Amino acid sequence: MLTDKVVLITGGAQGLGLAFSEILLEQDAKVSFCDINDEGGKETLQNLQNKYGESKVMFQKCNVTSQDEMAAFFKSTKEKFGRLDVVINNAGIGGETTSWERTVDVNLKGMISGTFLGLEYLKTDKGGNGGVIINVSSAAAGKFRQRREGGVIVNVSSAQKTDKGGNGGVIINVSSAAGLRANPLSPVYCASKSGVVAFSQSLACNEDVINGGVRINTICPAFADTALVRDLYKDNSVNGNRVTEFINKIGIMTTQEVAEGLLELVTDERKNGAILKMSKLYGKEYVTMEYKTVNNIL
Ligand SMILES: NC(=O)C1=CN([C@@H]2O[C@H](COP(=O)(O)OP(=O)(O)OC[C@H]3O[C@@H](n4cnc5c(N)ncnc54)[C@H](O)[C@@H]3O)[C@@H](O)[C@H]2O)C=CC1
Ligand SMILES: CCCCC/C=C\C=C\C(=O)C/C=C\C/C=C\CCCC(=O)O
Repeated sequence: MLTDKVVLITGGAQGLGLAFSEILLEQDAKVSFCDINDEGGKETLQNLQNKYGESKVMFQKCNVTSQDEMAAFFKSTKEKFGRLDVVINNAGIGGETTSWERTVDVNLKGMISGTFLGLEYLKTDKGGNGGVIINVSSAAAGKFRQRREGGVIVNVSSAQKTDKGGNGGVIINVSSAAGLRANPLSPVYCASKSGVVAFSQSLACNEDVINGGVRINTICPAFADTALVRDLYKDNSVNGNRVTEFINKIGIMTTQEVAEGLLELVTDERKNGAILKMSKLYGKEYVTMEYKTVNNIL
């Protein structure tokens, strides 16, 4: 269970973001989500509050491409719930031909902005609200645990208190199976999603991030049943009907299936720098990207 944990999700009004909220609320977490779609976000907020309780969920309109709006969203989440433990950078768009610059802005720059803010709010060395205890017996295993150098107890004096800083936690960046393999049908989308993997992998092996108690994982779903994919069926202008053929071959997952993969990345504290690929055709697999760290020569 994730009782008392606070999760922040971008692009949560519908689709995968909504499924992520639901699975985490089922685990008793509190969820703060944003979306550029104010009306859709408010409607979703109402539905989630009716189902899980008014005090469990908050929504704020926010465009992930605006650093000011993102900063305000993180700030009000911390103000409302008092802490932050999990950040899910989910907002994303297609827009292969018509608006490729926006695709890069939302999918890549929005995710980078959310990750940097996440680090400010999660890392244990950024102040915090009165002290942080990292309990090594329940901390991450494997490489992540070793890098914690046997555990840390930090008592933050009142002079150091800030609205940022945290107890460690996890950031999940939503990439795509399209970020792992070249795809002639969607070069811009592939580039933006490949960037999500490279960025997340690079930060996940950064000493400062590891010592700050933050894990960073990437989820790479193939097609899931959301508006993003349904719109592809409608829009055969993108490479004719080859996209439709491709989707039919790969198959379409439910959003619940993808959310189950996400929950694993959130809760399994051994996972840092993990890349979880999921598709209807091939199932769930942890993959490595031939994007090796230079840590051995640093
Ligand atoms: N549906 C699929 O098959 C797959 C989706 N993904 C990724 O999953 C993420 C979620 O996509 P879906 O749920 O499928 O799409 P969706 O279109 O159903 O939902 C995306 C949500 O993000 C919001 N959004 C878009 N631009 C935004 C912005 N600038 N600021 C804030 N919110 C914004 C939208 O209003 C919408 O509510 C995206 O990053 C997408 O690339 C990855 C692999 C497969
Ligand atoms: C193909 C055009 C994509 C344009 C953006 C719209 C929807 C995005 C959906 C996804 O992110 C999923 C995209 C592609 C899946 C790519 C490869 C599947 C390969 C399956 C596998 O290797 O297991």
